[in-house]
Amino acid sequence: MSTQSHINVPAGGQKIVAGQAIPDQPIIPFIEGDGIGVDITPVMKKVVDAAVAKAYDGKKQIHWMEIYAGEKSTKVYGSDVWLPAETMAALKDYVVSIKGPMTTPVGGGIRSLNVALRQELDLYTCLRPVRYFAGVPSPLKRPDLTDMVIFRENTEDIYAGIEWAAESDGAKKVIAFLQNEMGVKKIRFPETSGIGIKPVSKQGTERLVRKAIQYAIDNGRKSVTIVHKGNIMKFTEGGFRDWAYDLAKTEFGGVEIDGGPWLKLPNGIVIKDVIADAFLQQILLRPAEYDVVATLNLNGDYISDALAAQVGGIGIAPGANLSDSVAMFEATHGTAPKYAGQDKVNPGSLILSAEMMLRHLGWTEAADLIISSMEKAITDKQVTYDFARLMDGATEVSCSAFGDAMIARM
Ligand SMILES: NC(=O)C1=CN([C@@H]2O[C@H](COP(=O)(O)OP(=O)(O)OC[C@H]3O[C@@H](n4cnc5c(N)ncnc54)[C@H](OP(=O)(O)O)[C@@H]3O)[C@@H](O)[C@H]2O)C=CC1
Ligand SMILES: O=C(O)CCC(=O)C(=O)O
Ligand SMILES: [Mg+2]
Repeated sequence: MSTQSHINVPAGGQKIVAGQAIPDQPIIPFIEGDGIGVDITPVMKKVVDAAVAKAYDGKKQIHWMEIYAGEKSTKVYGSDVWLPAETMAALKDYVVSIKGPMTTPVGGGIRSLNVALRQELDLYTCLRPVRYFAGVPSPLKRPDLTDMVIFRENTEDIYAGIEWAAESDGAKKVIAFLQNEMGVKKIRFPETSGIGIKPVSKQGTERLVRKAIQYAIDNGRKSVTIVHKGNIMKFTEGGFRDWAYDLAKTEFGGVEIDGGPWLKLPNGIVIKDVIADAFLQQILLRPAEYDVVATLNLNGDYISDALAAQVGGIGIAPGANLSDSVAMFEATHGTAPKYAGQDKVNPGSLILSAEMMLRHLGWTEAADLIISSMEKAITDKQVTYDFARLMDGATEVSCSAFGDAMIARM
């Protein structure tokens, strides 16, 4: 394994330091990503550079610093190095970063690097706003009614990766413990069961829900919906619901509406809850009734792709992973391997993730330029394949040409 450094720190850039003003020449680490990462990441950088140059007349500039994870890391550092220590150190040290998607094999193979990054950096909030851009094709009659912000707990739940393969020594031991010491009689086929553990804590719930409610207050939103499956998983998902309501009462002054469990905060924001399966039909039938959403890790994963579909798909669904100090922005979608290297897919998701990053830096003028130029490119029907196949009279453009179409409209 190579211990040599492969990170080139850009000369002329300055490190962002948590709690201090953002420098005009910040260094932003980026991970290119596997699969379509090679297509979308350069386009994202080009669009961001153009927006920043235009907004600040050359006075501000991002100094991009490539760091490695995933398949590219194994090429640079050696075949067994998926997440180099210096990548982890840079993500912490440089505070704000952006990444492309990374492959996770199904069944065996390495565990998710994406999940590992979130857990190791304690990026406990996965923030995924879902809004409609005029002109985007959607399966809904009124896609504009979908305007939600998902707060997905990002470090716990079944994603903790505590599991044992069927028939392994570990599974046998855990099953024997459950049967012999805990009196569990409900494992239907103990000889051939894989076993997974789902930790959900009060602390983990509270810090996520606190962020969601504070976001609703700061952004003048109408409600926060706690989405859970607490009728079945009483002490994990049910715990999440109960701890969320308790926090809304004790920290935010929530009072029960008509005997509860729904609450109203002093500023009128409603705190409510919905069971996850019912929520998935409600968001299609009555999307206007939902606003900020606070949920557990697995529910949040499903909900973010489902909601993205309502407003045009994961090709334009952005996201951020946040701790109390570190912010790592990333697209909602994965590596879409069948399109890798074809300059074909929609770079919108990563570009809008970068737009969130610019807003996080306080560079709102550049962020606004990204939104307005994307809106113009879409209304001019200059779109990638995913939209073009559903739109009448659209011009299908490549991934890079979509970026250029945005830049031309800044
Ligand atoms: N954060 C991350 O890094 C994530 C990584 N992954 C990983 O990605 C790999 C592939 O996962 P998979 O389930 O196929 O999901 P993907 O999100 O990679 O792709 C599923 C489908 O979504 C559409 N799509 C995805 N990205 C775009 C885009 N930029 N523009 C337009 N359409 C897009 C395509 O639809 P169509 O076929 O209709 O054109 C694609 O076939 C897995 O290893 C998975 O673990 C998955 C999610 C997140
Ligand atoms: O880590 C992965 O491969 C998948 C992650 C994912 O689906 C997500 O973050 O939405
Ligand atoms: Mg997902």
